[in-house]
Amino acid sequence: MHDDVTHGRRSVADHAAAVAGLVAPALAAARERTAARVDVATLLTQVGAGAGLAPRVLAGDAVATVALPGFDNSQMDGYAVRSADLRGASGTAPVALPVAAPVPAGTQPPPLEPGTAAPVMTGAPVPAGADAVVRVEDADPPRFPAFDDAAGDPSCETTVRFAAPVVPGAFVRAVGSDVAAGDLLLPAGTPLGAPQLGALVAAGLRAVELAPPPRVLLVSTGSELAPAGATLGPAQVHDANGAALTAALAQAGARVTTRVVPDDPDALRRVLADASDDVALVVTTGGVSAGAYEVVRQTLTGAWFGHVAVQPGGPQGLGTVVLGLREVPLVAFPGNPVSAYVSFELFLRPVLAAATGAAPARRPAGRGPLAAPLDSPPALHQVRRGALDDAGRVRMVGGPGSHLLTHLAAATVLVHVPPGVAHLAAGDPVDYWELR
Ligand SMILES: Nc1nc2c(c(=O)[nH]1)N[C@H]1C(S)=C(S)[C@@H](COP(=O)(O)OP(=O)(O)OC[C@H]3O[C@@H](n4cnc5c(N)ncnc54)[C@H](O)[C@@H]3O)O[C@H]1N2
Ligand code: MOO
Repeated sequence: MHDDVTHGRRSVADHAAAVAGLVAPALAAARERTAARVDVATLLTQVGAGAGLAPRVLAGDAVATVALPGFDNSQMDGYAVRSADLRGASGTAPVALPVAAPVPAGTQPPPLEPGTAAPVMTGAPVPAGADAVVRVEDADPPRFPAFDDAAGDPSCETTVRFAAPVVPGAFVRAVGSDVAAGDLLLPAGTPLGAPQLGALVAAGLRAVELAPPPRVLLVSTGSELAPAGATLGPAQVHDANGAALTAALAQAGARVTTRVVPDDPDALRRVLADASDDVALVVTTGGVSAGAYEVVRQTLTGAWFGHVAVQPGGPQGLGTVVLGLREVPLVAFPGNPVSAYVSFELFLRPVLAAATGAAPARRPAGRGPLAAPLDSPPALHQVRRGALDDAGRVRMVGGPGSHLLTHLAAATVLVHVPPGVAHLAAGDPVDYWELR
């Protein structure tokens, strides 16, 4: 779309579509392969014990075992009546009916005798024969009589008056009006959150089909890399990408296995050969640009490597590797830490979150005026790190350099400056994604 300005580089949208086209089917297949029946009560115990509700989607349709509601019940504290009995009721000619035994929630009432009104509590069954409920405050007297024994018999012979007719069905929650027994409750692919767990339990399901989070093999490449916490030797750097992307992938619903390999194709081949056979996706960082030791590029001879019209995150790779008997997608991000993280946000997070049900499915987007002018390379979609000030203006946090990890850590938004834009003035509107 911006080919005229991006000098033939792949657009962000095209690369995102290419990644999704390869990764989404692989994640869907992994879900099918690994789905298992999970006991709902066990799941609830784990969630309550603080395990959280890891992002998960239902791997199979959940079908209601019981209807919701399971029986006609009252929406209000009131009188269950036969609407026909109140047909002629008016303020000048109220209808007086004897009060029958009350119906507390959790009890099964006898049928309603014609010409009587039964006090019925919210959620209690509407007696057979009754077809409407009149709220207690709309009756005369506007309160229930005292009930003097456990059986709930009114303490004395008592009547209640109604000064208006009632439409059939008023304040009656009909059996199956939410879902009927045997009907689809939640389709496969529904993210499992709190309301869904409530619905599963309400509809009587004892077990559901769930897939474990997909396993991602995250490989940081670079002979300069040292593990977290290690004392650095000369020219070494800590593996920041392994840390940031482990967390980012996990938040997006993946289980992550991390590996660090030096700039040696044999070392990368060994890591791939040793990979667990449940890996659904490989993500690499580094080793994709124009240097003399580009380990990912040298190892994946059949993959696509090229430039996307974005900064940071320009050099990208995409292909497949054979792990065991399966062909698994491999998404190669550049090594600079901000480039790797921004690449994840642009290209992988959306498809991963859609597959796992992680929230938010998309980063919340906003638009606000710039606090200060900025320049941008017009051939590229620039993604800057920013924050909103108290007036809702978007200010930059640090410069565009893709090594400025501390500024990324301080940012709360990613600011998008589209291709074709070389300069924006203070006050010009920009789009942003909220990171937290
Ligand atoms: N001649 C050219 N050089 C470069 C180009 C180019 O087009 N022509 N592109 C530049 C851009 S843009 C990027 S981004 C990088 C991408 O390079 P690689 O993906 O090959 O990454 P490396 O060279 O391995 O590393 C780049 C940089 O990031 C540091 N790094 C790598 N991995 C980690 C990690 N896990 N944790 C922390 N830091 C890491 C690494 O030490 C380097 O400083 O290429 C430019 N060059
Ligand atoms: O794309 Mo690089 O990511 O600009 O530093």
